[in-house]
Amino acid sequence: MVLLRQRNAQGSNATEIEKKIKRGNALRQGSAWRASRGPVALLLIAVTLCGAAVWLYITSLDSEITETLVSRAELVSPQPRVYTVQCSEDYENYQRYPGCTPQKCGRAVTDSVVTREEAQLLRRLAERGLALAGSEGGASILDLHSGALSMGKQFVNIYRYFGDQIRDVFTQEDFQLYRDVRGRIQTVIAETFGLDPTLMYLTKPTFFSRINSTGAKTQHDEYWHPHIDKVTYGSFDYTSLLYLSDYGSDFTGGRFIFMDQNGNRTVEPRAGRVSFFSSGTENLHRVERVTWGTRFAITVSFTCDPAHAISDPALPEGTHG
Ligand SMILES: O=C(O)CCC(=O)C(=O)O
Ligand SMILES: [Fe+2]
Repeated sequence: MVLLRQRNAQGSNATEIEKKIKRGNALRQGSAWRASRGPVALLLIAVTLCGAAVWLYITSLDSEITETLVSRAELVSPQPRVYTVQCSEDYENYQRYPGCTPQKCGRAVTDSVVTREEAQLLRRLAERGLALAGSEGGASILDLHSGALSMGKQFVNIYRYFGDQIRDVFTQEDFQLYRDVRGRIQTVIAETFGLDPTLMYLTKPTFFSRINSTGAKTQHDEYWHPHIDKVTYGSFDYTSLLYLSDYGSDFTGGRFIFMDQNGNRTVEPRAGRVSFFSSGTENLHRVERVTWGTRFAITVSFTCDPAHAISDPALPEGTHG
C-alpha cells in the first residue's frame, strides 16, 4: 500500500512536472513568437509593398489599354462615333489642298457603312487570294491595285505570276464590291471631316492584310511597330481600315491602338467595322500582336494630292474567255 501510495505520489509528482514542463515550453514558444512577431509583420508589410510597387511599375510600363474607344460587342450605328484630336503641325510642312487637307483631325468608327455579309465576301476574296501564296511570317498582304502578294519572304505580282489564271480566283463582282465599299468609305470620311469627296483620291498602297501568330521572318512581317501613316506611306491624308474578322472570336490580340501621350486608346476589330482617321502624327498607332487565330483587314487610304491618286483596282483584261 505504502509502496503503491509512494508510486502514486511519485506518479502525481511526475504529472505535475510534466505539466510544468509543458507550461514552460508553451510560455517559451509564446514569448518566442511574441519576440518574432514584429519582424514577421515587418517582412509581410515589406513583401506587400514590394508587390504593389512591382504591380504599379508593370501596369505603368504596360499601359496597353487606357481606354477602349469601341469594343467588339458594340454596334456603332447609324452615325460614326467621332473623336476629335488636335491636328499635328505636320500639315504645315505639306502643300495644302483646300476642301481636303485636314483642318479638323481625329478618328472615327462606324459599323453601318459595310454590312457583315459584304465583309464576309471580301474576307473570302482575301482568303482565296492569299491562299495562292502568303508570307512565311505572320503577316501577309494582297494588293489588288499593284498586284503585290506576299510569297515566302518576298512579294510577287499576281497579275504577272498567275497571268490569266487570276480570273479563276477573282471575279468582276469582287472588284465591283471593292469599288462600292471604297466609295462609301470615301463619303463617310468626307462627311465626318467636312471635306469635298471629289477632292480626295484613293492612294496606294491599298491592301488586304492577313495576320496570325506565326513569328516574323522578315521586317515585312513586323506589323506591330508604332507608326504614322503619313510618314510611312507618304501620300496618305486619311487612312481607313475595314475589318473583315472579329476580335475575340476569330483571333485574339490584334487590337488597333492609338498611342496618345496620355495613354493608349483601342479599337477592337469587328467584321464590317470601318475605322478612319487623319493620317498625321496626331494619330500615331500600332497593331497589337495577334496571339491566336487569323485577322483580316483592308487598308483603304486617301490623298489630297491628285498626283498621288490611283484608280480603283481592276481585273486585267483576259486573253481568254
Ligand atoms: O490593320 C490595322 O488595324 C492597321 C494597319 C495599319 O496600321 C496600316 O495599314 O498602316
Ligand atoms: Fe498604319
